[in-house]
Amino acid sequence: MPGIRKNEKIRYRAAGPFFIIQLVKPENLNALEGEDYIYLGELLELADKDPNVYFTVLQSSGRFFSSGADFKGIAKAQGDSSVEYASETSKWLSNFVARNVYVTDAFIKHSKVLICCLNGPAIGMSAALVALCDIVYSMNDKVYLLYPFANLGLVTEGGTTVSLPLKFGINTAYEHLMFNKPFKYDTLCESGFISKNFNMPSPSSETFNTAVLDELRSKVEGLYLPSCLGMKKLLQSNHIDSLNKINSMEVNESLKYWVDGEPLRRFSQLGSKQRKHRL
Ligand SMILES: CCC/C=C/C(=O)SCCNC(=O)CCNC(=O)[C@H](O)C(C)(C)COP(=O)([O-])OP(=O)([O-])OC[C@H]1O[C@@H](n2cnc3c(N)ncnc32)[C@H](O)[C@@H]1OP(=O)([O-])[O-]
Repeated sequence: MPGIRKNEKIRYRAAGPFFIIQLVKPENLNALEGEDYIYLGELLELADKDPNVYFTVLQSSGRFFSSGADFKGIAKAQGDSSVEYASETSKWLSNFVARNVYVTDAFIKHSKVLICCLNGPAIGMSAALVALCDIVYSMNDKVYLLYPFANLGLVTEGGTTVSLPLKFGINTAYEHLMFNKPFKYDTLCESGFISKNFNMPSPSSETFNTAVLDELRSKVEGLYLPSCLGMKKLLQSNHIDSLNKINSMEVNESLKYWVDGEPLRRFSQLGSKQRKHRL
């Protein structure tokens, strides 16, 4: 398999029919900058093209799966004087729209079965990508998903306008989105979002990742794997059109907010701990 450039926050490897992507920056709870989300999209393309890969497995490390967009990265994009933009619209098309639409599209159209090993909470854009996975396993009942768009002056992104009503029901999606309320373990289980809880104590994400992979290896034994990809294509066809449509609508709606500046003000308050999410 020909590789691509390295990224210090994200590792990847192929192991038999599995393409494993791991977030490895637990110090900042695996927050990701724009370039990191682009890298995730590129890795998905790599897995897509590899004929030996049938399952793309997302893993993380430490106590969080990912705390979403890195507020330091957002401040950097705002303060970067090395690039001259013609307008605020031009700046946010480049720093927000293009990146978000690319990584979301990579997840929406991914042809391999997407499996997420949820070792801890996921927030924002990263939680949106988790909601685009086909199968989710949790490490324990401490996991939650938070989409804090209303607290950050944003709107739904990463396909969540479609994926959350689909997976939790429209009214539950409304309640959690409007009032910035986390989807806790009970809701994730009741809705069938989580397929299995591995019930492991919190500091053992490596053990959890290994246990999921061992179980997957035994589950796929004897299967005709092209059937899995054929079924993925058919199941995906149920919602791919509405996800494609919403990907474009979401970023265009959000662009206005970035140009107006409210997300920047709120991200900066988050970075200086003047703003907190209610959990
Ligand atoms: C793409 C554009 C659109 C965006 C969409 C989104 O994703 S919207 C969603 C955007 N995301 C959010 O709104 C989540 C923002 N984060 C939080 O609300 C809280 O950190 C928490 C509730 C996740 C955990 O609280 P806790 O008390 O358990 O832990 P703690 O707070 O002490 O954090 C430990 C260390 O990690 C660091 N770090 C954490 N997150 C980020 C980050 N995103 N960035 C950078 N760094 C981050 C934190 O600074 C600290 O480092 P320090 O100071 O030790 O050097």
